[in-house]
Parts: sequence; structure tokens; C-alpha cells
Amino acid sequence: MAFSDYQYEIYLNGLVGTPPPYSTSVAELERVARERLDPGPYWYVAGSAGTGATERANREAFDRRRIVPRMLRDVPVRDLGVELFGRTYPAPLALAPIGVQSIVHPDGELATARAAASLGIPTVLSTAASHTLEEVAEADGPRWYQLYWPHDDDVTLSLLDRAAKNGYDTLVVTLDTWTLAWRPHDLDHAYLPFLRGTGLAIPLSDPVFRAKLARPVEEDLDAAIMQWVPMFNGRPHTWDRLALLRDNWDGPIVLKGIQHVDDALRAADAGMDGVVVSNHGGRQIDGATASLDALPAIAAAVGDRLTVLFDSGIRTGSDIVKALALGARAVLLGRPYVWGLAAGGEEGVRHVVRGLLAELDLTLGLAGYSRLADLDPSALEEP
Ligand SMILES: Cc1cc2nc3c(=O)[nH]c(=O)nc-3n(C[C@H](O)[C@H](O)[C@H](O)COP(=O)(O)O)c2cc1C
Ligand SMILES: O=C(O)C(=O)c1ccccc1
Repeated sequence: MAFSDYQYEIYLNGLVGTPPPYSTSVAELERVARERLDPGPYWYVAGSAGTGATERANREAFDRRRIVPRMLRDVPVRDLGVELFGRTYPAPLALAPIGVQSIVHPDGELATARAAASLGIPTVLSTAASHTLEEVAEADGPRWYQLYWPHDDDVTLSLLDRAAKNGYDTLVVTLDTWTLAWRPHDLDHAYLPFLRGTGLAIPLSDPVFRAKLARPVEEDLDAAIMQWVPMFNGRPHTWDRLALLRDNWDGPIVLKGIQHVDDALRAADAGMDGVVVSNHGGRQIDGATASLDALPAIAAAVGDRLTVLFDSGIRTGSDIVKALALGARAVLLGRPYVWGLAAGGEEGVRHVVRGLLAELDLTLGLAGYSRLADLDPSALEEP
């Protein structure tokens, strides 16, 4: 089945009086989520660092680039399949690690993982998830694990061990959020979900972490939270420390949050398999470069040494075309699927992902491309 079939499905259902259950516009889904959610959770997801300059720059960098379509080319069935780290996936898309998803829907990461699994798309489970690694693995789709890297090696190794045992085959190490940035919306609502225990399902269920607590989690949740927060938050790790992860993880390792060419090259030198060119959706450094602007130079510099993934600002199928044309092998989808989750749990996430991939498929064909591999900067206007 082609991803673009979702377009027919929606039109045909409309003919028999069943309009799509949720909007096909991400902006509209976000508007609905804003109406439904309390301001704290809504702004936690929607908001970003400082004045929002980098969040806007992320979008501006997409809007500034334009696809130049080619005509009269044979584009029968587009193949959106992609190989990442030796595995084949149906589309160049994974669901970005997003913590504390139960603040928008009680099923949280379970719903997200089930939706992704039903489409064969990888989900990247955050260390700050509201469900455990073991629970989310039951969705039984392709799964990657995102590490917020504790400053306690015993706990780190326990998390890696649990991830590997539960079938998470790719490790994504997020480097840009070793402490939370200045986020005015969250500060003004005094809203930090994990300080209430939300988003701590993974550490609180970790046997090695639990064994370090003076009193059981069940008896003193606050003390457990206060022990976890400084363990992963407050200071960065350094390049030399990557050896610990490389020595204790058999599968591919991807560094997330890379924006500088030299850091990407250093990741390759450290034996990493990939990078996610990302600025965390503008949630960390206000005034940082747009992630899409960082992408071309990184992709050119690393060549075949690393698999280059991209996130921060993907909202439409044509955004994916642009990111791939500028050198990404695949992209991570962030906030849009959270708006789907808020609207309709698993169904809502599936709707958003199917819509995005239908739009990617149609855009690719209309632009005259049948294979993702044929996309290069010549698909876009000169900057
Ligand atoms: C509410 C929220 C929570 C997030 N939590 C995590 C996380 O736990 N781990 C992580 O690596 N990135 C996290 N991110 C960043 C995303 O993985 C991704 O980089 C970002 O959402 C991309 O930007 P976009 O949503 O604007 O496209 C989070 C983003 C949001 C919006
Ligand atoms: O809010 C975030 O961007 C994020 O990455 C995070 C960090 C800690 C806990 C939950 C989410």
C-alpha cells in the first residue's frame, strides 16, 4: 500500500458521510490541543527557550527554501523505504523522543509506540517517559532508546541493559539538554512535570537506581525524585566518556543535538554511528542557529562516515523533502505527533503520521522524484 492512499481513504470516507476524525493540518491540531489542555502542559509542549527566536528560525529556514518541481518524469510508485543502521524501514521517519507524554494523554508513550508499530516506523523512547521501557516494548514495533545520560555509571549501565534486553536496538544519546534552558512559559506556570514524578517511570522502576535509595520509592517519592534530578541534570559529560557507552552498547549509537561540523566529525572519530542534527526544537538555546541551516555542511563533512538524521521544525511532507535534499537520511517528527496524541491517543498519532507520509509521497511524486536517494540540493532553489 502506498502512503498516498491515505488521501483517497479520506476522500472516499467523506463521500459516505464520514469526514476525517481529526484535522489534516498540524496548526489546526495544535489549536485544538490548546483548547483542551491546561496552560501548563500545553505550553510545556508548545513553548521553547527564551524569546522563541530559534524555534521561529527553524521554521523560517524551511520557508526560505523552495522545491523546484520537474515535469514529465515517470514516477509510478514512489519508494519511501530507507535503510538505517543496517535495517530497512518503510519511510525516512522516526518519532522523536518526547518525554512525559502522559501530560497530554493518559496512554502517553504507549499510544505513540502502538501507532508507530502499526506503521513499522521506529519510535524513540525518552528516558523521561511516563511509561517504563518494558511496558512500551510490548507494542512490539521498531524501537530505539533515548538516553538522558546519568552521572552514575551503574545506573547508566542498568538503563542500557534494560533497553537491550527489551529489544531497543539503537541508542540515541541526547547531548543538548544536560540542563534545562531558560523557558519563560514553564517558569511563569511554575510547570516542570517531572518534579511531580511524571516522566520518571524509567528511573523509578530501575533496580540499580532503587537499590541506591535510602528509602523505597513507594515510601518517599520526593526523595527519589531529588536523587534522580541531579544524577542526570546539571552538568554535561565530555567526549572521552563516550567510550563507556561504546563499550557497553552493541548496536548503533546516535548523538542527538549536533549543530557544529567539528562535533559531527568528532562523533565519527569516537566510533559513533550517526548524529541527529537538532536544536531540540528551539527549546534549549534561544538565538541558536536554525537546525536546517546547520544540516548541509554537516552532511557534506561526514559523507559516508555517519548516518545523518535531522529534527527541529518538521511539520509537513515537503519539509521532509527539503531536509533529505539537504543531506539527511531520515528525519524525526516532534511536536506534531504530540498534537495528534492530545487529539486522539493512538489513533491521533497514527493519523498525523499517515498524513505526513501521504503528503511526503505526493510531494515527492509531484516534484518528479520516485526515489528518495535521487534528492539532492538541486531539488531546491539556489539559496
Ligand atoms: C514536550 C517535548 C519534550 C521533549 N522531550 C525530549 C526528551 O525527553 N528527550 C529528547 O532527546 N528530546 C526531547 N525533546 C526534543 C525532541 O526530541 C525533538 O528534538 C524536537 O521536538 C524537535 O523539534 P520540533 O518538535 O519543533 O520539530 C522534547 C521536545 C518536546 C516538544
Ligand atoms: O523538555 C524537554 O525538552 C526535554 O527534553 C525533557 C527533559 C527532561 C524531562 C522531560 C523532557
